[in-house]
Amino acid sequence: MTVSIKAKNIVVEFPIYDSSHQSLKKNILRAATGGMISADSGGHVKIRALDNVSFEFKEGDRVGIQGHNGAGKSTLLRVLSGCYEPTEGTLLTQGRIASLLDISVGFDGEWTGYENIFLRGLLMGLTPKQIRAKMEEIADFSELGEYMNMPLRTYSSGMVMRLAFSISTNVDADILLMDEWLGVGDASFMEKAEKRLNDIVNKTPILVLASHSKDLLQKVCSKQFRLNHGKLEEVSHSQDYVTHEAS
Ligand SMILES: Nc1ncnc2c1ncn2[C@@H]1O[C@H](COP(=O)(O)OP(=O)(O)OP(=O)(O)O)[C@@H](O)[C@H]1O
Repeated sequence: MTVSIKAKNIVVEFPIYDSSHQSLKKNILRAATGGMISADSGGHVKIRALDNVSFEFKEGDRVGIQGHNGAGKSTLLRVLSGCYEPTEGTLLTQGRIASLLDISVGFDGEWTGYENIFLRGLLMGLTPKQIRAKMEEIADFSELGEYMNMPLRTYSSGMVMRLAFSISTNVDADILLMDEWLGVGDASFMEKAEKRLNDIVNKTPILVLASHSKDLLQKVCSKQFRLNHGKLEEVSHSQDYVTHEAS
């Protein structure tokens, strides 16, 4: 199987039900940040977060996405992860997707660390047998020891992050989606987390990483794109990173 992502004319719009603005009637408004805000003749407001986005990513691509606040980076990654459906356009992905977005969302505070590994594993599409096979390795990596048998509500936020990171980075995926480079845990955990991230980034056929850091994108990515009010454009290698303010 060839790993790939093909997107054609993708649009994502969010209808805003609790806002109507007379001055917006039939107008499209481009705010300094964020996607385009528009209103139909009835004054119903919507935000266009992605505006006719097309691209093709293939095996070996290390894709960096830059863009101002509200440019559509997280929306794009959520569409790729299957979390959002495009309002228009087509998206074809081939390969197993792992997303390191919102990694601590979806845990249950009443459940133990082990039970949460199970829950998260199922959500990530693993079978119970596959989860059991990975259980001890995940627990060991988190270094949570006896806490693995305690309910998650007894954990500090750093401990929850350790567990979330240990689970999310323990899947073999073909496509890895990341919203910023993850920094988790205290100094000693951070060091091994960084090493693990580097390992998966190197071995995953397609990486899509959104970041505000020019240095990080230059270091990690082979191609760069910029989102500007929901529109995607490729940044050529010779082009310098241009911030929204400067563009
Ligand atoms: N659930 C939602 N409901 C309504 N509007 C949304 C929603 N999620 C995102 N938006 C809007 O879509 C646009 C793109 O947001 P998105 O979070 O994708 O931007 P971003 O590039 O990731 O921004 P940042 O760098 O600030 O994290 C923004 O205008 C935002 O207001």
